[in-house]
Amino acid sequence: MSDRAPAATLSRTAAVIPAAGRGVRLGPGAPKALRTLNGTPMLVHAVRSMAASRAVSLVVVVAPPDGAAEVRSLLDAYPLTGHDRAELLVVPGGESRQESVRRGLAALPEDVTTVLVHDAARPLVPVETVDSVISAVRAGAPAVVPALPLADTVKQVEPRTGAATGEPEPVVGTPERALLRAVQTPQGFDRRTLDAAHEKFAAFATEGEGATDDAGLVERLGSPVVVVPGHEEAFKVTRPLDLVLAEAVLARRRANDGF
Ligand SMILES: Nc1ccn([C@@H]2O[C@H](COP(=O)(O)OP(=O)(O)OP(=O)(O)O)[C@@H](O)[C@H]2O)c(=O)n1
Ligand SMILES: C[C@](O)(CO)[C@H](O)COP(=O)(O)O
Repeated sequence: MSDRAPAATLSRTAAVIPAAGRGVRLGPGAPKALRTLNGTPMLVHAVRSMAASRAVSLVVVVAPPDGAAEVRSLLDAYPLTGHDRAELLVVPGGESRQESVRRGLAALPEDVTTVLVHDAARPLVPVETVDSVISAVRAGAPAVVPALPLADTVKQVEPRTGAATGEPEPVVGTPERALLRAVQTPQGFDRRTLDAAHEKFAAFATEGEGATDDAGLVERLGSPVVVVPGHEEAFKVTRPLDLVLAEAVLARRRANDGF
């Protein structure tokens, strides 16, 4: 048996949090990630939800392109405590979510082998969901997405554009609902796979809204993507009613915690 200390593990898990969006669908006000829930910015809730996992040792926040210094100051006012004391970096984002994630990935140190990408707009994801995504990646899946079955039936339509927007849209199909999943974040990846996908499809980032999720880029690469159970509380704050739901979830947590 060797009496030497084991070599340091060159393998870390980091979370990239794209937070550079404007929040147009939420309506007028501060950028979405800075809007408060129970008095605390949504972004702070999102950072805490990643750092709550003992596996996450680095969180990279992607701020609006001209807002990195402001976001850094804001986060410094809410220091991480206890076991969630992960290292925190803030970098400027881009014009699309895809470009923001790409910039976050570029800031990761070499020893990061597992990456989570988590929307600032999903501030309340429970740590159990975060950990189950990480476990699936560490078990060998190159890309893992948490997801839930759909409650609504989905129709494929011929969308109306231009002057015809608002007119009735013809339905062209009804996908079998049992085969569909609504995907959430954090999405978890083998770092090399995600880097390769973002590098290969970087051009999409400037076409329209870019890829709407990171796993979609990995699918295009031809690598497998698997789904693990998501969580109702990992919903995305997108429209004003979502703020009401988020406040209600936090109130229920406070009541359950007895304070
Ligand atoms: N250029 C962008 C656009 C979006 N995001 C982030 O991607 C996540 C998911 O995007 P979404 O919920 O669509 O946020 P917004 O783009 O802010 O919303 P909207 O489309 O209503 O403006 C959010 O955390 C958002 O901050 C980003 O980092 N950079
Ligand atoms: C990544 C995502 O949250 C998965 O559901 C979603 O695609 C983000 O979409 P958005 O329109 O950029 O919010």
